Amino acid sequence: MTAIEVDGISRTFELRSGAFGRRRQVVTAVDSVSFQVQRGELFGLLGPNGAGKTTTIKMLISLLLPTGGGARVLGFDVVGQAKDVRRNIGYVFGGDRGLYSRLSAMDNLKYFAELYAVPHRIRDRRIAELLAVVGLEGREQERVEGYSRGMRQRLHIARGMLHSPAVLFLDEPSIGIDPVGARELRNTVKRLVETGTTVLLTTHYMFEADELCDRIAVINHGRLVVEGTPGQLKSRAGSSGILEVEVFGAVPVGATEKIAALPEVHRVGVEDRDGSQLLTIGTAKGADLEADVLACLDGAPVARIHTRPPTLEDAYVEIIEAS
Ligand SMILES: Nc1ncnc2c1ncn2[C@@H]1O[C@H](COP(=O)(O)OP(=O)(O)OP(=O)(O)O)[C@@H](O)[C@H]1O
Repeated sequence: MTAIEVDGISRTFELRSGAFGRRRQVVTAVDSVSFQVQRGELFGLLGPNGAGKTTTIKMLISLLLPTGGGARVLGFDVVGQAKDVRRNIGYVFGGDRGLYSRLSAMDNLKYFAELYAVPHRIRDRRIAELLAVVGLEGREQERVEGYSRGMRQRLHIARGMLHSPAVLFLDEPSIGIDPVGARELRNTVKRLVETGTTVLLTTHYMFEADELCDRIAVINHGRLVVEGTPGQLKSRAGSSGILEVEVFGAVPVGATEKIAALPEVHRVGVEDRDGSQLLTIGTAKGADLEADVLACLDGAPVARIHTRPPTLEDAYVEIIEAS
């Protein structure tokens, strides 16, 4: 059964500038985007800054009106049945604003349960269940001001789930959270999906998307570029292998261009490391380019060179660069 059905949804913003706001500019934030999320699925929406992810989510949770197309969440129209949509969904935006830091986690949850009209007879059980799901049981009496960012974000998720929504929207939940906290957060998201919640997630962390998502849509400049499972995205990207070369100091001038011009090379990325540069070379299937690449480097000291299969991040970079 379909949980989220997005049908050519669009959103433009009108910007006014100049004297008396006479100069008008129309920005298309989301441009005819369509996708479907099935019940129980964990669906990832990926894209660079400004791609239109948050605008899409805001329309799906009926915080923002579409200027074209439409969408249904759990069968409810996001415009015509906005109240029903809001009653049946939860959402959590990244960052840790919105909790009462002088109160304990328990008092925060009780307060929000009141606000969301969670019936009293089930409130305490629901809070206990959620504290277990987000891994904060035993810490609920502590004031939120002493919580780490990751703990606050998990508390936000518990808040967003108080009214037992069938669909949860998570917009960059792991932003600014350290690796251990981010792992805890991923476990929380996994547990939510295990309990049957449909999750739509945006993230800039590709390994997170790879680990969590059943399916992914990539959007760029407001348009949906590609959709599929993480495995499909990896195999759909042009490169079948990644040749990584770490060069001590800096890559010689002109070498990157020479490598990019080699047959069977799809793309070359250069990343600054501490005291070295890492070349990430996307290659065609079965290509053996080590000798050619070393020749292009013209004797520059190489710390390591090896071939590995493409990650979701490699595929994502190729997809975005090509779109
Ligand atoms: N209220 C607004 N008024 C004008 N332009 C807006 C408004 N909200 C968003 N935009 C523009 O719409 C585009 C999409 O923004 P959006 O926030 O949806 O991107 P995003 O993919 O969520 O980016 P990020 O990863 O940085 O959060 C951007 O160009 C943004 O400047």
